[in-house]
Amino acid sequence: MLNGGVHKPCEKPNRNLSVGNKKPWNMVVALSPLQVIGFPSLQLHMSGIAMRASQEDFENALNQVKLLKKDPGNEVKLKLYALYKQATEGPCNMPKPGVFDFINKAKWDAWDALGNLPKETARQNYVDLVSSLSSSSESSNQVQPGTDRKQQEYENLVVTSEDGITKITLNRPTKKNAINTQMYQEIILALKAASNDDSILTVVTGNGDYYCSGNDLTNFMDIPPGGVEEKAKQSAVLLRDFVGSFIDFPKPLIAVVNGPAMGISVTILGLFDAVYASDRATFHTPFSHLGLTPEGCASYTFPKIMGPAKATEMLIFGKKLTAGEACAQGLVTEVFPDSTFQKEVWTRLKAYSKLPKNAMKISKQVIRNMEKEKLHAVNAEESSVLQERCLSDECINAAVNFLSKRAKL
Ligand SMILES: CCCCCC/C=C/C(=O)SCCNC(=O)CCNC(=O)[C@H](O)C(C)(C)COP(=O)(O)OP(=O)(O)OC[C@H]1O[C@@H](n2cnc3c(N)ncnc32)[C@H](O)[C@@H]1OP(=O)(O)O
Repeated sequence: MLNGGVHKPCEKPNRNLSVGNKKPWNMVVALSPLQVIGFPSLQLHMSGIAMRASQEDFENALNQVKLLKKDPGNEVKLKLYALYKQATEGPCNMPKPGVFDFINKAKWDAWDALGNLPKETARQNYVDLVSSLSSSSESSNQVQPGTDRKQQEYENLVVTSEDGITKITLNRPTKKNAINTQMYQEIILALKAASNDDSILTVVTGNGDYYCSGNDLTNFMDIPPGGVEEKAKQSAVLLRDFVGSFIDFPKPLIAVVNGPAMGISVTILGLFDAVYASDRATFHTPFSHLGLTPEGCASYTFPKIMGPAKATEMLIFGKKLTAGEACAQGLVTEVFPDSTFQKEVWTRLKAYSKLPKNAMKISKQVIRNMEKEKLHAVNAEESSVLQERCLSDECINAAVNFLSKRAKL
């Protein structure tokens, strides 16, 4: 296994798996338009809109809103939500949510404020509002790909290929690269594309000061018609597919950890073939604090990589490791000073990308195949346990505390 840092040598190179203090209103800020609006397009079909031509415009607008690249802000998102509800259900006659149910109360207030506005007018206003947003929407990609060959467009990632290396950059820097539902899906797609492209190595890194702050805690706010149980089920399926795509990834996969890493972005590192970290990076898995349990196969890979006692400190007690500590535990391959991190890592990776492609790929597969079945079984078990945990009071309270800005990790 690649290990033994030049700058900060790892003492234990046995990584044997290749493997609230703000306003309550601010809670809504973190939500994507669809998360605030929280409707499936199916609901539209069921609700029976009176005017056919206008329904088409309305449906188009519903699709357009999903493609907005720029967050329109809370005020607009609430307006969209209210107009949508008015257009499909008419005036608000739902019971008013409790005073501490901040998000639902804000949504209820916005809808109720429309009074007796006719459904047709609400529909028209919705279409007009989306059209004005679409025309002012700009690309949210903040990474300049330079001379890299840029691949498919993603909302939350920038994927480039150069020198035989496909680079997948997590690109939500204003949210510390937290992984929202769409981003999980995009990462699965990007890994699929990278496994089929002609690159030799695949790299995952982050844009901005964080590598990744883990699961986007607003993911659980977008509740489907089937309710919270259905949401937990969908999340568990998505999680299993997401982790599965790392287990099955066929080429050498390298993490370039440019800053702090949290939650699922840490656990999944146990499935990478090499992890290079800036000395600014930290590794934090505060699952118990969030009422959650480990995922990303960490319940299996971490004890194997660092021994059960150290794995327990991280996965059960939420101990945050520095890059040097993570290297000493075998989770990180090598640590570099932040000032020279990018230069040194990319020089290294470019050299590795010149090694014989097939030999590296087959070696990775031989190593991984020893563990694959076990890893898939662990992934299924972890996802199923998490499906239950998502519904626990411990987890819901932790998410509400974060969203109401009462807690940070
Ligand atoms: C398919 C489902 C699978 C479920 C798998 C289970 C997954 C488990 C995990 O990944 S557990 C880890 C979850 N992550 C967290 O709990 C981190 C929460 N965030 C924080 O504690 C802090 O934001 C911070 C320490 C990462 C950074 O603090 P600070 O430097 O003070 O910055 P801000 O808090 O102001 O953050 C800026 C901006 O980003 C938003 N944000 C950051 N992290 C997340 C997140 N994980 N989810 C949602 N939003 C996040 C934060 O709210 C700020 O947004 P704002 O500017 O206020 O709109």
